[in-house]
Amino acid sequence: MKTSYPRKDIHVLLLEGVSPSAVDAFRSAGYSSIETHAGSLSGDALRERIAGAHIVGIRSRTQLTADVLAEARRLMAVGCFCIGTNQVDLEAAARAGVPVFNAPYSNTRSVAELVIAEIIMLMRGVPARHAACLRGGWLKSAAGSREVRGKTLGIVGYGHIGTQVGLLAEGLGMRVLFHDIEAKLSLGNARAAAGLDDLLARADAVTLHVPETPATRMMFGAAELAAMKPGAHLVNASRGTVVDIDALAAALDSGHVGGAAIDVFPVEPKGNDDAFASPLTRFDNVILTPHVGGSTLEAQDNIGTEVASKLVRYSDNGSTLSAVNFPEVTLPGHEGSQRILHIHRNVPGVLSRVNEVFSQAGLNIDGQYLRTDANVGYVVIDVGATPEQAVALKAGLAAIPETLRARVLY
Ligand SMILES: NC(=O)C1=CN([C@@H]2O[C@H](COP(=O)(O)OP(=O)(O)OC[C@H]3O[C@@H](n4cnc5c(N)ncnc54)[C@H](O)[C@@H]3O)[C@@H](O)[C@H]2O)C=CC1
Ligand SMILES: O=C(O)C(=O)COP(=O)(O)O
Repeated sequence: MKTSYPRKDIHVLLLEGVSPSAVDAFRSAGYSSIETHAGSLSGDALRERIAGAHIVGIRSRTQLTADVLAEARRLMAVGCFCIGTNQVDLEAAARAGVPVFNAPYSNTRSVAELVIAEIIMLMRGVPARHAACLRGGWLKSAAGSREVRGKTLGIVGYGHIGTQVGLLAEGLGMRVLFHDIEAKLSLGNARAAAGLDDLLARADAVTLHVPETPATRMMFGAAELAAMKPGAHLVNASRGTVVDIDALAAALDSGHVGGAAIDVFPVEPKGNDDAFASPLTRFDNVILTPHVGGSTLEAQDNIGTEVASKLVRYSDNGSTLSAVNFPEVTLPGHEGSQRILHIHRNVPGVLSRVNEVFSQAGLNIDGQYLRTDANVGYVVIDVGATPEQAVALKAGLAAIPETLRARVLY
């Protein structure tokens, strides 16, 4: 009798052109049922594909809402092959017993390099000169063209990307100011601004590196743009919902904002075959990029391996280390024991019912690991049992009313 799904029957669904390195990582771990799609899916197509998937891998585009997750009855885990996890209803996933993993650092450097390049381009007035050349024009002039050396860069969101941008900017001789909602250690000679207004009043270029949260949604609107120094530049490679694009268009029209580089948009095309539209396409002094801050071969390759490895480790071993929505448990190997995972609603009394299932079976527990958070309890039990006994134990656990998922590891 098999103890659980053999790896070949665990169906992995990878969307949005997740790197081939992920497919390699799954295959070399023995997973062979892998379905890949170049673009994201939505609506019925997403519901239909996710219904048969045990593991789903997405990037920033695919929306895993509570409704979609409710259809994903077989789902064990989600991998976001990117940094942001705002596209997943993390609480709904946790309540369904599904841990979500991401790659918190693998594309940090790629975003930072793009942002630095854009700041130089904006301060040199390259976008407008480039646009003129494409039309047969020739704007050879120093007017409005500045070195970045000695200028002040304001970084909003001084996390992994913000700090990298700050260090690179200092290497170019820029002064760096930052604003964050958390107290942060300044790297290099960077200084914390007294607040967002202070940063906006002093920065020659402002770059946004906050996550999408209710507090950052539209955090950069007409008032913030007006508080920027006249002629200062804005860079947004965070999330499209952070900047009010119509207010930015108005500030570019008035000339108050000198130029902008925008990588992320409130509405982005689903894939490369869909059209892109934005109120910003009419400006020569903007750089528009199709959400490619993290899209380098190096980053995608690393992300593919990193997130696939986390998913394989969870599937093979039960470890939830670095899950973003789930109690974190790091586990040793379980050679010689059957390992059973039990994910439950975190209400008093569940653990004693779990233990009852084992004591009634009269089996010896070799190891037990438990972590809980406000909503979910995750208990892992290693037991000296035959595969048949393990399956019976799993059935006993599944009958506990608070159970969200129970699984015997392969
Ligand atoms: N354009 C692209 O391709 C990419 C975009 N991103 C976006 O960049 C974001 C930032 O990435 P990381 O630096 O790795 O995240 P992080 O979590 O390391 O840093 C975010 C920082 O923003 C701060 N923050 C949160 N709310 C804030 C607020 N209301 N005001 C000021 N500061 C606030 C946090 O305290 C934290 O220090 C990601 O969440 C993602 O949305 C990430 C990678 C690629
Ligand atoms: O890492 C992130 O959060 C990003 O925004 C990159 O998203 P992507 O993988 O390029 O869809």
